[in-house]
Amino acid sequence: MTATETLPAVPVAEPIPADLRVAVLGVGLMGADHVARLHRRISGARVAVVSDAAADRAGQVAAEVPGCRVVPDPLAAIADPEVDAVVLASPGRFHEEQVLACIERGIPVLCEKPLTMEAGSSLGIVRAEDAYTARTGRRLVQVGFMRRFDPEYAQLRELIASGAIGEPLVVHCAHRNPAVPPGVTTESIVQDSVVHEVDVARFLLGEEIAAVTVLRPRSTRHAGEGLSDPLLVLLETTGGRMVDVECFVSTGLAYEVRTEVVGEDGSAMIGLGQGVVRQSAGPAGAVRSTVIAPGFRERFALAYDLELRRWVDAARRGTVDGPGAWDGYAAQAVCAAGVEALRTGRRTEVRLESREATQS
Ligand SMILES: NC(=O)C1=CN([C@@H]2O[C@H](COP(=O)(O)OP(=O)(O)OC[C@H]3O[C@@H](n4cnc5c(N)ncnc54)[C@H](O)[C@@H]3O)[C@@H](O)[C@H]2O)C=CC1
Ligand SMILES: O=C1[C@@H](O)[C@H](O)[C@@H](O)[C@H](O)[C@H]1O
Repeated sequence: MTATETLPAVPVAEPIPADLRVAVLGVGLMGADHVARLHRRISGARVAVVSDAAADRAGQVAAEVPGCRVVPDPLAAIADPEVDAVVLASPGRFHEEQVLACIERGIPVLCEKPLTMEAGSSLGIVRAEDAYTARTGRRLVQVGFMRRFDPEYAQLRELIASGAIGEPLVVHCAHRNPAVPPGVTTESIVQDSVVHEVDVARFLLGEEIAAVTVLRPRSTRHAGEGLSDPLLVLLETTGGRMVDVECFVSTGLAYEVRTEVVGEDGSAMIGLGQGVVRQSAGPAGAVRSTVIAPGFRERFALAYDLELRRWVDAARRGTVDGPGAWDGYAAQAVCAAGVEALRTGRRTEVRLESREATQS
């Protein structure tokens, strides 16, 4: 089993649609951004349908896109014969049913993280897609781990692969949000925020996560009632490497996402607004200041663009070119262990099916 699966290119069975007709389900913060991206910046696709539980919201977003229809029922939108592909930006608890409906219809789906809310239901999606692939040779599911498309993360991964910093041993991550919406719980910090570092660790190191420990430092006075914020999360990989994550979601400041990889022969860091910064001796006492983004929409704007562009191009070729259902499942399995570790205060092993076993 590999942490980053290489998906086979599959032959195109049907003619490539001139413009991929996309339905966007859930047009809140992320979905409305995805509609705007597809409409203004991505060629080869058009937003044909939007669907949202809030009818007025769907109407407002559709009004911005000529020819876009509102289909109130999300499952009817997936079944619509004039829809070739789906972007899911509905709340996570609806993803399972909606992704399965896309697989059932045999149309590509880009599902925002998390793939589903539990590891078991994510594994169900892996199996449903595998069964579809066995019949058709095609993959359908991509998960919205957009950091893989961020140029800094891509360069950091290439740097590690080049051997320039030697074997990676330890990764230090900081993930800080200025604020989070009401309703966020300590568990959802693991499931909604730390899940990105889980995917980054798998992406950069090419190994699965074997165990998780979660510590609760003293909480900020800005944290909501009952919220443990920040959290310190330790991920141990199957190859004995360790990844520490400081996740702090109510800093009151700005959006800071940093990742530093420490290797046997050097270290490299991203997230400073300066590309990949390799450790080197500089003038003593030199202080450089950088501007940090206000939120994830600004910090990862290019990553979201590239994610959608690659998804559209791949969908038109009848394939997937990004993190797939297995990556979504593996991340959920780690988050499930993280939530258990949070509850018990103990190091918790990740229960992950073997990839080969799921395919047999
Ligand atoms: N990749 C990233 O950096 C980010 C990803 N996300 C993910 O995107 C998804 C959406 O998050 P936000 O846009 O922040 O939430 P949001 O609450 O702003 O928007 C969700 C929308 O879905 C609608 N909705 C509710 N039930 C629905 C259903 N059954 N079918 C279709 N739509 C339904 C709501 O009315 C709302 O307009 C989540 O899975 C979240 O985890 C969110 C923020 C950043
Ligand atoms: O996915 C995201 C949000 O759901 C989450 O709440 C934030 O912490 C992340 O930074 C953002 O990328």
